[in-house]
Amino acid sequence: MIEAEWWDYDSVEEMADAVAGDIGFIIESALDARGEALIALPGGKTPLPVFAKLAQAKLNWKKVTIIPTDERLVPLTDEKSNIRAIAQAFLPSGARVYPISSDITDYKLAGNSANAKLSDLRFPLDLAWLGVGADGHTASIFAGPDLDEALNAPKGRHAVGVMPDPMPAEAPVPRITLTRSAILSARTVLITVTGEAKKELLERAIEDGHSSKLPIGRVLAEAEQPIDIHWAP
Ligand SMILES: O=C1O[C@H](COP(=O)(O)O)[C@@H](O)[C@H](O)[C@H]1O
Repeated sequence: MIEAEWWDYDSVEEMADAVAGDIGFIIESALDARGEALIALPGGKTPLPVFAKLAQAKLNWKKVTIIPTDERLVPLTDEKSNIRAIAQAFLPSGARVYPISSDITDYKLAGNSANAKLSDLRFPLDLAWLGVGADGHTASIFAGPDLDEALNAPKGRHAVGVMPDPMPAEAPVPRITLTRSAILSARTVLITVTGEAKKELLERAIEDGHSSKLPIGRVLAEAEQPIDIHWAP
């Protein structure tokens, strides 16, 4: 079983303060060591309070490149777009916000295009920050016909296109996602989740490891580094 350290908080606000502090430290350490930082941030609603706190941190944001862990294939102006929320939070700080989607409607080709865009960046990521969906997906690694490719893409393949099956209710659209190898090659992998149901789901997924039916379980089963999991009710 992987080494997971759980950090429990009394409120989302408390979690946001702590996680923003940790990520600020990760960015600062990357800037000290390499003069730049490359971080991947999740979409959805859970990270928004952390974004708000983190964006206030006094960092050399101009040297920080931010990509989404995954993107919903919608126009950048659509509320469902993950990079839209990232851009709203971090462009005012001066960070380099780097969209991975394009106008391509074929999701497989959109995945290829994202992979090509990401090849211009210097991997590994300094941080892969993951969220977890109520259905057990992480980033946009979903159950469905593309699960195997997202999990087992060769090292060096950063992104693939994904058609979730079943479609998630909150954003029922095809996606592009970082692959398991791109996520797990990150120098730090951190997870934020809220609510009892996701806590139980994640505990079970970690326990089941390689035999987990959930994408998050299958991703974490291959992690070689310890993972910090931040949880609030
Ligand atoms: O669709 C997505 O959902 C997950 C989880 O979002 P949350 O709001 O339930 O935390 C998210 O991590 C992923 O990036 C996003 O595209």
